[in-house]
Amino acid sequence: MECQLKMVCPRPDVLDLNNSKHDAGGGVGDTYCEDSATEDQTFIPWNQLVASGVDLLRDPRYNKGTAFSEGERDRHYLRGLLPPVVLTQERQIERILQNVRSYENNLEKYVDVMDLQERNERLFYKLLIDHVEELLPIVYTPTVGEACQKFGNIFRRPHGLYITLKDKGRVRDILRNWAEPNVQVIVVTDGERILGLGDLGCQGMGIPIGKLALYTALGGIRPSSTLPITIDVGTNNQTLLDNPFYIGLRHKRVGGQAYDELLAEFMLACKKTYGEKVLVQFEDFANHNAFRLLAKYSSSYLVFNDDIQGTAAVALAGLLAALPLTGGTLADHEFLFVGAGEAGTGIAELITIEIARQGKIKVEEARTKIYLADSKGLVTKSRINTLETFKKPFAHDMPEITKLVDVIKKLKPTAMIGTTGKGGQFTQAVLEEISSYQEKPIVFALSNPTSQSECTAEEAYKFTKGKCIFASGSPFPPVTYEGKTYTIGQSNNAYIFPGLGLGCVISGAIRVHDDMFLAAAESLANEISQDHLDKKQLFPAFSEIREISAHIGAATAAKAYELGLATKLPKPSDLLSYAKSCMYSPVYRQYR
Ligand SMILES: NC(=O)C1=CN([C@@H]2O[C@H](COP(=O)(O)OP(=O)(O)OC[C@H]3O[C@@H](n4cnc5c(N)ncnc54)[C@H](OP(=O)(O)O)[C@@H]3O)[C@@H](O)[C@H]2O)C=CC1
Ligand SMILES: CC(=O)C(=O)O
Ligand SMILES: [Mg+2]
Repeated sequence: MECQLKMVCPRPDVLDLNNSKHDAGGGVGDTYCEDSATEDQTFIPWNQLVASGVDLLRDPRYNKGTAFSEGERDRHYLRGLLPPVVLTQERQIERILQNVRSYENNLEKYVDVMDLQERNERLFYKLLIDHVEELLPIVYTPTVGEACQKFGNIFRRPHGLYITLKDKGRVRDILRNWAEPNVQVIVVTDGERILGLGDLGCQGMGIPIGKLALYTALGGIRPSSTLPITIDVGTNNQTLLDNPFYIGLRHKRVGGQAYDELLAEFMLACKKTYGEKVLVQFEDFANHNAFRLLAKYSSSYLVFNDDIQGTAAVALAGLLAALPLTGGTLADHEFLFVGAGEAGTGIAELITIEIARQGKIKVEEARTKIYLADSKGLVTKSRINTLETFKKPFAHDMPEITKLVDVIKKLKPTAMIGTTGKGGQFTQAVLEEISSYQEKPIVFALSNPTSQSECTAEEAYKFTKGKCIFASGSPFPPVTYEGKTYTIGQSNNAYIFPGLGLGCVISGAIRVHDDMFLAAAESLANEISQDHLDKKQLFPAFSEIREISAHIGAATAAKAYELGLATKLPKPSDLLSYAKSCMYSPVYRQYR
C-alpha cells in the first residue's frame, strides 16, 4: 500500500536525533508534535513515511484507534475501518482503566495493559504515566514476577529480541532485524536470577520489557529508542523445562567459554550497530556472572548493572533521607546486610565510598562500619578462602555466627538491610531484637517480589512497636500502628535507572562512573521533604517521578560533564530545563 502518512512537528522530540535542534547522540528516528499541536499548525515536513489505512491501525507506534480525527480518517484511508465515534485520549484512558480495574487478579491486568503496548503505544504510556501509582505494581514488581513465571502461558505477541546460543556468529544480523535504527537504551538479561524467583530462563524477558517501559514512562526515554533483550543459554529450572509452553531453549544452562563468547559478541554487536553511546543495562543476571561482566565491560562500554549499582544508589538515597530522623551522619551507623550478593554488596560498596568521602577517611576504615551475612551466617575472615571476591572486603575478624538473631545481638547494628531474595528472614525475634536496643532502627526489606520480602511493612512496624524506619523493594500499602499511619517508601532501583539513563543520553555519556550513581542518589535524597519524614517516608511518591527523573538526569549529566565523560557539546547551560525538554510525551500527535 502506498505510504501516505507524513508526520510533522513544530518542535522535535529531543531524543530524536534526526533533528538538529537537540542532538542526543546519533541516528535517525521519528518525530512527534508538541502536546498542543493542532491540525492547522505550521508543519515542518517529516521525512519518514509510514503506512496508512489498515496498516496504520496495526502499527502500535502510530495507531490512535478511535481517537483518529475526522480529517485523519479521510486523509489516511481510515474511513470505515473505525466505528464513527471520535474519542479523546483521556476518554480512551477512562475506558481502559475501567476494564483493567474490573479484573480480579493482577496477572489478568498485566496481560491487558501489556497488550495495549502492542496495540497503541502512546495510549499505553499515557495510561502508565497518568496512573503510575496504580499500574506500577502491575507492569513492574510484584506482578511482573508472576508474569515471567507464566510468560510462556500468557505469551501473545513477541516484543524485544531473543538471542540464543544457536545465534553465535550472527548476533549482529539479529540486531539488524530490530526495525528501529536509533536504539539508545538496551536492557538485557540472561534470566538466571529474576527478582527473588530464581532461574526463569528465557521467560525473564518480562523484566527487560518492564524496565524499559519505566525508562519511557518515568524517565522520558523515547520508546523507539529502547530495546529489551534476552540472552537464552538454557535454564536449570526443571519445572520450566518440563512445561510444554516454555518459550526458551529446552536444555540446561550453558556457561564457560560458550557463554562468555556469546556475551562478548553481543556487546560488540551492540556497539557496532548502535554506536558507543548506546547504554546497556545488565539486569537480573546471577551474581557469578553479574560482577564478572560488569568488571569486564564497564571500562570499554557504556554499561552498568542495575542490581548492583542502581540498587546501591536508591538505597543510599533512602539512608541519606533517613539521617534527619535518626540524627548523626552515615558514619555514625553500623550497617548489617542480610544477603551478600549483587544488591547487598553493591549497596555496601556505595555506602563505603560515601562514608569515606564525607569523613575524608580511607575506604578500609569506612568498611569497618559494614557487616555482611549470607546464607551461611556472618561473613568473617575465618571464611576468607571460600568467600566470593565481592564479599571479601567486608569480612571481619570475628567469630562465626550463623543465626541472624545472634548476629544482631552481637553486632547491635543500627541499620539492617535485607537483600536475600528469601521471604520472611526478618522474623518477629529479629525485629524485636533490633528494636530492643535501638530507638529508631533502620530496616530495609529490599527483596522482590512481595512474596520474597524479608518482612511485610505491617510486621516491621508491629514487631518493632512502631520504632523502625522502614522501606521495602516491592510496594506495601500504608500501615497504621497505634493510631499513627506510616507511608511505605519503596526502595527500588526504578527511582534511579530512568533518570540515570536520561542523564547518559542527554549528555552523550560514554561511560557510567560510580560518581554518577552518587550524584543520582543525592539528587533523589534531596526530594525528601519534612512532609515525607513526618510519615517516615524515605522515598517520594512515584506520581512525582518524572520531575524527579529530570533532576536525576540533570545531576547525572552534570557529573558526566565534570568527569569528562560527556560528548554532547557544548554543554547545555541549564541541564535541568534541557533534561525536561528532552522527555518523551505520550500525547497523541496530529497526522497531516
Ligand atoms: N529493591 C531493589 O531495587 C532490588 C531488589 N533486589 C532483590 O534483592 C534480592 C537479592 O538479589 P541479588 O542480590 O541480586 O541476589 P544474589 O543471589 O546475588 O544474593 C542473594 C544473597 O542472599 C544470601 N542469602 C540467601 N538466603 C539467605 C538467608 N536465609 N540469610 C542470609 N542471606 C541469605 C545469599 O547467600 P549466599 O551468598 O551464601 O548464597 C546471597 O549472598 C532479590 O530478591 C532481588 O529481587 C535486587 C535488586 C534491586
Ligand atoms: C528491582 C530489581 O531490579 C530486582 O528486584 O531485581
Ligand atoms: Mg533486577
